[in-house]
Amino acid sequence: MRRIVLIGPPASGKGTQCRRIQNLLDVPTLGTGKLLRKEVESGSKLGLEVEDYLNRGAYVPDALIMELVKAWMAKRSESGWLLDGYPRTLAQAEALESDASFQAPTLAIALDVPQHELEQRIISRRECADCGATVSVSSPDELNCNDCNGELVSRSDDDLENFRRRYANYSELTQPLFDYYAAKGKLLLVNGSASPEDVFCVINNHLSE
Ligand SMILES: Nc1ncnc2c1ncn2[C@@H]1O[C@H](COP(=O)(O)OP(=O)(O)O)[C@@H](O)[C@H]1O
Repeated sequence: MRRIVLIGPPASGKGTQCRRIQNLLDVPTLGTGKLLRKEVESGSKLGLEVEDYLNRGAYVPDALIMELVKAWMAKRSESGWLLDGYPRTLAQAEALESDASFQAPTLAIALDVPQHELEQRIISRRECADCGATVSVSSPDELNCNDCNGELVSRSDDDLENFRRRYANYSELTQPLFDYYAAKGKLLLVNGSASPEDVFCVINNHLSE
């Protein structure tokens, strides 16, 4: 059974690769960032609680996100899964590995992209309001999704200043997970600067072995 975590800096292409892996393996998938943004949009109690963290580009507290993932995982114990953007701290990774209410991942896919390239992506990144696809626009006048013609919108947390705070958190708190999973022999380190097709090709080859 496959239990995969996908880690990487903001705008490294986690969401895009996540959709492709999901199509390939047909496993339940949880994107923690997406889940949190949905809660904020719906104005739920949880949404109100996390809104400020997301707007500041800060990680939400471990205890809070761990409870959400635990509840999600409890319903999917038999099927394997794919996590996009979780774990993001050593405490989250360690709990996933050894706390009985979680399940240990079998593989950690890490996308590696230099900061200057990520900043360029942030400037041109849009999300389709209808199908949820992430697209890169070549000019700010590009308003509709190529796939479904839905409206392209900027994510509220996608401005450069917010990105830089998220990136600083990422460097300090998430990047150490590369070594953590390497030491466990679970790391697949992928050059995320390549095209989405080429990145997926590397992942696909590994998953097909
Ligand atoms: N595992 C997590 N731990 C803490 N905060 C999280 C976690 N996953 C998502 N978040 C919050 O959701 C925000 C958006 O996450 P995400 O959509 O994955 O985008 P990005 O990777 O570009 O930051 C993060 O900046 C953070 O505030």
